[in-house]
Parts: sequence; structure tokens; C-alpha cells
Amino acid sequence: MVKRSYSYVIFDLDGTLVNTAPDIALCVNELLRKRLIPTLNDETVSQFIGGGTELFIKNLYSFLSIQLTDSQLADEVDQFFQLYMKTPVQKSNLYDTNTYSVMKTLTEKGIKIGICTNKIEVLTIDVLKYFNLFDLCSTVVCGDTLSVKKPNPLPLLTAMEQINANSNNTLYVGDTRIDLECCQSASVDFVAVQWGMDKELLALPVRFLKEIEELLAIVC
Ligand SMILES: O=C(O)COP(=O)(O)O
Repeated sequence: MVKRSYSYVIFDLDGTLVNTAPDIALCVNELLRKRLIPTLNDETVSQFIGGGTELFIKNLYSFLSIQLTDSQLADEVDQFFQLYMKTPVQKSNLYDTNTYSVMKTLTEKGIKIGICTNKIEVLTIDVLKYFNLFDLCSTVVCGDTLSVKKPNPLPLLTAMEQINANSNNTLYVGDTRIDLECCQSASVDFVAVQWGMDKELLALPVRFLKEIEELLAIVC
């Protein structure tokens, strides 16, 4: 149930604020090319993003009917990170040109904002800094900050604890069923973005933002 007026807003990153699929697809396609496997388009790749990189590589290869051993998976993940870290933002873009201004307006109104993502910290910080969003965030909890990731509620609860937020005054903005499940487990209100990567979320009875600016009416 989404009510009005929150003091804290925590955002997911990939699929919610930034369309990172083009850069992730660039890297994964380089891995596929090495294995002489036909490359995939951004949309196909994007449906596997959101659960952290291990799960992303595992699900993507299983979609291609390729079973990886644990050590092959670890090796592919490692190679993926090496490619992605070299140039984290080449083709990624903000979904909405108002993202910065909406986030800034929230902070100017005294709302604390933060990030809780399954992306690893070094990449998260690069992406946030590239789009000038890093300095607006009071907390950034990433996929490798703790030993567990979303949908486990602990990363979100940790982000909230760092800024003295609680489940009654916090709204989470995300784009996947993983984000929804995390919020349900943490008893935090959830609003989804309509442009996200998990198209199956669209069929669920969840409140959606058609554009980021709608957040101001919900929060303030
Ligand atoms: O799985 C990822 O790498 C990105 O995850 P996010 O949707 O939590 O930002």
C-alpha cells in the first residue's frame, strides 16, 4: 500500500534510474563472441539483470542452453567484471531526463535519498558519479556490501539504518520482482517504474510511475 508523504526514498539503480543494459550487453556479447555464440540484443539481455552478476550470467547462459560448472561460472563472472569495469558507461543512459532534478528537489525538501542495488560497489559508484547522482545520495548499499543481496531484505534495512529511516517513513523505487519481494520482506512501501527491465512485474498489482516526476506527488 503506497501512502503519501515519506521522509526517505531509496532507489534501485539498474532498470530504475539508469538503463545499463546497453553496456552490460556490450560486455556479455564480447564473452559470447569468444565462445562463437551469436550475440543478444539489449532487450534480451535486460530481462536477466537485477539479481546480481552471478545470477545474471547463470540465467543468461541457461537461456542459451549452456550449463556452466561453478568454476566456469566464476570465470565468466570474472571476465565480465573485467570488461565492464574498463568502461562502465559507454552507452548507458538515464531513463528520464528529469531524474537529476527530481532527486535534487527531493533532497532540497529535506527528503534523504539513497541507493540499494545488487550491482557491485565499484561499478555503482562509477555509474552514479557519471550521471552526477552520487553526491545526492546519503547511503549507497550494493550487491557486495553484505554477504546477501536483494531479495533478502538486509541490504535495504541496512541502507535505512544508515540514514535513520524506518519502514513507516521510507519508500523504495524499483523495477523488478526482486525489488518487490525485498520490500515485502522489509515491510517497506514499494513503487515500480513502468520502464523497468522486469516486464513480468507489469502484470502485478503494484503502483507504477509513468515518469520520475510523479514521485514528487507521492513523496512530498
Ligand atoms: O543485478 C544487477 O547487477 C543490478 O541490480 P539492481 O537492479 O539491483 O540495480
